Amino acid sequence: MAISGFEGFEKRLELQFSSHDPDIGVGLRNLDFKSIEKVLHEVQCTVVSALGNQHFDSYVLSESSLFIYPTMIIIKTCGTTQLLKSVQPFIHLAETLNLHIVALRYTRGSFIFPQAQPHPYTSFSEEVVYLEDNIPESLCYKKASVIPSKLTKHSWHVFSAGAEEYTEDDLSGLYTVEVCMTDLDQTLARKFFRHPNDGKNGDSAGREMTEITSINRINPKAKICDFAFDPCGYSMNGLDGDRYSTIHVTPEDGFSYASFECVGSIYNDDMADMVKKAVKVFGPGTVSVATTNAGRDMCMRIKNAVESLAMKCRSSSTDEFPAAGMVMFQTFTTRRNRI
Ligand SMILES: C[S@+](CC[C@H](N)C(=O)[O-])C[C@H]1O[C@@H](n2cnc3c(N)ncnc32)[C@H](O)[C@@H]1O
Repeated sequence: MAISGFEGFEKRLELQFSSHDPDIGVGLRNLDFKSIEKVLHEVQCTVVSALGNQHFDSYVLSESSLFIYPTMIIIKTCGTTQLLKSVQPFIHLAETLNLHIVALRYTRGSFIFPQAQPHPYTSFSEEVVYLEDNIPESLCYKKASVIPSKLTKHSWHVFSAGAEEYTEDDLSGLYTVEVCMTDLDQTLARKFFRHPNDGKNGDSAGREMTEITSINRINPKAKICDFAFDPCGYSMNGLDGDRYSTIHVTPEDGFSYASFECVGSIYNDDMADMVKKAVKVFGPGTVSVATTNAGRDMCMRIKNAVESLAMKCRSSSTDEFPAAGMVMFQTFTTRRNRI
């Protein structure tokens, strides 16, 4: 049997819902925890920590994160989890609250260990078939695309489907940034290993990692829910008003990986600075940045911010999705010689 390590690259799903009733209140946040746990069981992960605020609930999972807003669910999971098994259950649970699905977006990078993935994650076309079989016909504005890069091992997979076409006028002003980093600096990665017999649990060791790595300075306004795995690995969710951020770290040498994801607002221009601070925490050899609806100006600012860390932009590609708008995929590698 081939020996492989932990698959850090996450699969990410965003589900948007709508109601005929204008007074939805807390909407999906009314879902009871037992029902959520049942869906997560299908996906093959569990909740290890949770934190909510007046806008949304966040869960750190044994494999990444879940965010529940009144009309939106974002779930990302890594390893060999069965993320897409959550599509049908979430759609049905939402229907019990009179919320119907209006848009879905599935994204992922290129797996480090593709041969270790179960069906349908063995090929993007299989994932697309699975998704098309499990979403209602009303989501008719569909597109699947693999956005390439000059780094042959890195491409960005996107499937988007919506009941309506995306128009710039729909802009809520929010956009998403998904950063994937590999080949982490070994000294920095070591900070995400637990110290044996230190008397700490996953929460207190996670809190310590958040502080010693300066993750808490990426967005000082964010309330952080963090967790350290044993013997290594780290996850956090940040809550800043209605905006979330999330970081996941697989620090093992040979397949090290970290991700930073954040929702940004066009009315708030601190994103490039946050991406820069997040990349600095890990000193990666390779970085990819996928932005959805950020606009070319913000993409350029992010590019300049990453390049200021002795990295060089190797490629930049865009694609348009009828229900999701513009996705830009940029890749970077370090300029420094690594020992
Ligand atoms: C869940 S975390 C972060 C996930 C994130 N997508 C990533 O890879 O960066 C994964 C790291 O935690 C470690 N880990 C330790 N115990 C784990 C567990 N019970 N479940 C998942 N990962 C665990 C893995 O070896 C890996 O280093």
